[in-house]
Amino acid sequence: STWFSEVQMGPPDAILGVTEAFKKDTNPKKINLGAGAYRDDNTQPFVLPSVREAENRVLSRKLDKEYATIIGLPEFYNKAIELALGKGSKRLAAKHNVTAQSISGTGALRIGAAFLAKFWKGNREIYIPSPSWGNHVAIFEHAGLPVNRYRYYDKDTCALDFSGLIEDLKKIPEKSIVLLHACAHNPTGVDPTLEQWREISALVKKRNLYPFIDMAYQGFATGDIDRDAQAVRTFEADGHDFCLAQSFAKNMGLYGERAGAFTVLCSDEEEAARVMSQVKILIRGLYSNPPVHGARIAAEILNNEDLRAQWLKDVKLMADRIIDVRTKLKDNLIKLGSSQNWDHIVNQIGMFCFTGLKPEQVQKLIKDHSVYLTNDGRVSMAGVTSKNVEYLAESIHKVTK
Ligand SMILES: Cc1ncc(COP(=O)(O)O)c(CN[C@@H](CCC(=O)O)C(=O)O)c1O
Repeated sequence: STWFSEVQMGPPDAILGVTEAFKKDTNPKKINLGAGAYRDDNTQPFVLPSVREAENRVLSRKLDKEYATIIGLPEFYNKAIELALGKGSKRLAAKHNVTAQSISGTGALRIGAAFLAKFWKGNREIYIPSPSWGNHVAIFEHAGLPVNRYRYYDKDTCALDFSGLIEDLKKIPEKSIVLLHACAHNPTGVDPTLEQWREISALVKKRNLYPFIDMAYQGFATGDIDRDAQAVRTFEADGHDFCLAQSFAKNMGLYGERAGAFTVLCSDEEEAARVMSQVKILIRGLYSNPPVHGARIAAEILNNEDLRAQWLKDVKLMADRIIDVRTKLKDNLIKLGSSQNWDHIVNQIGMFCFTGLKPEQVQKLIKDHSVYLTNDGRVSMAGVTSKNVEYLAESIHKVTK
């Protein structure tokens, strides 16, 4: 036998594997609704004009390729957390935040998982919504934190199961960790209202639970950076200490540049200093220090008013295109005489539409129509265009009528 003769063949990734299958399909009408990556109306990746200009300015400075610090570029991570909490954040002013550049959102979650696995003295379980982003389970289990669920989605109404969520938050053992999606919930596209966020925040506090907020889509949900941060800012205003993972993959289109930030909001500056020292030790042992190019581009945008203004236009353009194809898809399904209620296509928000399609219907879409989506019926609306929306509606109608 060889050293690794016992190693089993693992399954393809539930999300990234869809794109692999899509690429092998030769049908000219094929549509990729798998990975949550923005595409323009010609199904092409979109490099934001603000990103192109920022990159040109960075390159013109002919910078060196030296290591970043363990926690990355301060001109990036300081602006990242300010974007999340807002310029008026009292906790930022009081220096309660421990913020480090991370390898995008996944890296921020992974640092947080490692930190909590090592130092969390409460109930050592993290409760994530049901359903949640497929990779959340692997990230926390790799770090040794058992993963449990709280109810989040009502498949009968294709909307938030708010009463179920509240009931479960009341049952979760005190001092457990609760993962919350800040906006544009993945995979459902269903977000609590501001009023519901206020109730959730009050209950999390009353039940002595610890929030870990995942904000992977700030600006991408509504096109408004501040509006998409309202959950995070509500939690800060209510006095919570919490962890925050930020991604600039989607809202800046920096997918492959891996720009993100991890924050622990601590009770005071002295605790922040101790926590920062331990976060640095964990990062050093995980990957030592982060890549500089994406962070330099993001920093250029976040530190220069003209680029920031252009970026806000770019991110709104993306959000608006998604909202537009939601309406087109629903209208086409109605035009085809579908008997189903498709309101959720336009009521849901952000990159994804949780269609309610069953696995056997998903498999038919893939095999008979070359429409690729994840088996849970999640559609990345970014893959829908004005050119393919009719074919998509016909295909969905055929498998659902
Ligand atoms: C809720 C959530 N958190 C974190 C991430 C991590 O993104 P980073 O690229 O590490 O910043 C994603 C990306 N989920 C997308 C993208 C593809 C993937 O990684 O699964 C998705 O669900 O399609 C996400 O949806």
